[in-house]
Amino acid sequence: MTILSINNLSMSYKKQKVLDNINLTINSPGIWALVGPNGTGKTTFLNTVTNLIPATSGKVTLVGKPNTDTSVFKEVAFLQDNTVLFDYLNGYDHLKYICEVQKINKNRIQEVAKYVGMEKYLKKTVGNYSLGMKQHLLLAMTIINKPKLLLLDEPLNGLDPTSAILMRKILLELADQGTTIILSSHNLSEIDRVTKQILFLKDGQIIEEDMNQHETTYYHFIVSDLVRAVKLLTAENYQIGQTEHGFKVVLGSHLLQHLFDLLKKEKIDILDVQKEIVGSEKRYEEIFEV
Ligand SMILES: Nc1ncnc2c1ncn2[C@@H]1O[C@H](COP(=O)(O)OP(=O)(O)OP(=O)(O)O)[C@@H](O)[C@H]1O
Repeated sequence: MTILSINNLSMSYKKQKVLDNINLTINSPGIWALVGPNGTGKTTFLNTVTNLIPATSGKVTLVGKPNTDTSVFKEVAFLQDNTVLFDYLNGYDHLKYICEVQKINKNRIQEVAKYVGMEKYLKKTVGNYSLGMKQHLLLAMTIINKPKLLLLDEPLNGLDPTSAILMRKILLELADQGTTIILSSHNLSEIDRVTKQILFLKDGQIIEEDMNQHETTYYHFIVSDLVRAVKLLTAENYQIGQTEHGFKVVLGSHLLQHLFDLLKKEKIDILDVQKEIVGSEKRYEEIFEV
């Protein structure tokens, strides 16, 4: 079944066209990141896809049904920003409300609270939650119905490293269990950790890219004799770039072992070596001409 199908989707606020004839089909579980500079229309895209804001034109189907059919929300969930929360209710009340509306067994409340790490403050009033605690609650609210399609608008906002690691684990687990996830985020290094599939939003259009094709691996070296090392490796056709304390190299067809052997033969000591994978950030710079 097609999980998400978008046909000729356009959306304008008065005269400002934000989404311009977008087409996109997703047929499988996995994670897609929605990326673009501030104000490019990521939130508008997610709101329009879920029909929270009606499109100017175009058609969207979610898990095989038109997005105008509100019963899709039994299988689709959308994490919006925390303005959807009620300050005077506690976390439990929010989750109970969803269980009642969607006829979900209330045993699921404790289960999901534990899963997202918010058991301790489940009964605390949301007005007293921190930004990160609100994100936990929003996540719990969106996954409580075990959705097939999960749309997340900036889920990493305000998360401390512990919560960001947990969020990453949860997203990867859900995708592994068959959920299709689209998340918008500005955190490109975190995106690189959860997916290679990126939807760049530019000029109202989606550019879908597989980062496997755009990744570059650099090795950063600090050596005992930088000048000689650079001369030696350049003569051997290595692509060398100077860094603050050493050099970086893209190995291409060369082998790391070959480089080690060359340096060893010339009695140049390797004091440090670190691997760096440059993925979506580089592609972002190219697409958005940073
Ligand atoms: N309710 C609205 N009425 C009029 N214009 C709007 C409205 N909401 C958003 N816009 C405009 O639409 C454009 C896209 O906004 P949107 O919030 O979708 O971008 P975004 O990519 O999610 O931004 P950010 O990364 O800053 O969250 C912006 O120019 C914004 O000013």
